[in-house]
Amino acid sequence: MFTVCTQTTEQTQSHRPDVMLLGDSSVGKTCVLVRFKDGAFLGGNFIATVGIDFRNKVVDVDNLKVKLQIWDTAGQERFRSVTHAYYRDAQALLLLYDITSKPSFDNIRAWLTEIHEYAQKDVVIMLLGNKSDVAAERVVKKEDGEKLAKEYGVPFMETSAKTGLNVELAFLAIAKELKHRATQQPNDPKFQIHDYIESQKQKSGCCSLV
Ligand SMILES: Nc1nc2c(ncn2[C@@H]2O[C@H](COP(=O)(O)OP(=O)(O)OP(=O)(O)O)[C@@H](O)[C@H]2O)c(=O)[nH]1
Repeated sequence: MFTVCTQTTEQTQSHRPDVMLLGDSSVGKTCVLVRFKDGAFLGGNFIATVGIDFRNKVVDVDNLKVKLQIWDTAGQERFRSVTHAYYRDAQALLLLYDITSKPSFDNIRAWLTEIHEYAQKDVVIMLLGNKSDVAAERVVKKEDGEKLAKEYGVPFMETSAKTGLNVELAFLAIAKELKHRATQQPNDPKFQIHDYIESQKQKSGCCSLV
């Protein structure tokens, strides 16, 4: 469960994921999580996730330590009924496609339909176009990702688990949103996740982030 804390252990497992990673098999969900958690890239042979796995990471949000529990789901169809069971408890969903795979992008609409069916109404959703380092094999234009995200009103970034591009920003934006929700007073203004992401992009230079 999302906690504002000072602990750094990852031994406890609650039954409520803060963040779930979703998307077709092999879009890079496990690699994005490992990049965020350990700062490394899992290259080599692809080993598909079986069912669900989870990792905790403590992040610094506005000088507070918050523990994110992040659940990595199997993209393969045969595990779908297992993952559905956890949707409703997730506070945020990172939905990934692979910029070198048109089917993985075309399936995003189906994923969003499932999300609307099974997840909480106020769940935070972010769309990520992963593997942006493989420019030569790109088949999904960045503009198409942006357009789809805009249609559904969700933030969007292109990421690379290989180079680390935007991986930290994606999780930090989610952590900020969740921390804001957890600590918000009735009259506090809503955290604007889109504005936060845009401001961070500008800080790092317009063209390197998306
Ligand atoms: N070049 C490149 N390769 C990546 C990137 N992310 C993942 N990969 C590769 O893509 C393959 C699949 O990555 P995974 O992270 O296992 O994919 P997944 O979405 O977790 O797959 P499932 O567990 O089946 O759902 C692996 O061979 C990775 O090395 C990336 O950003 N860039």
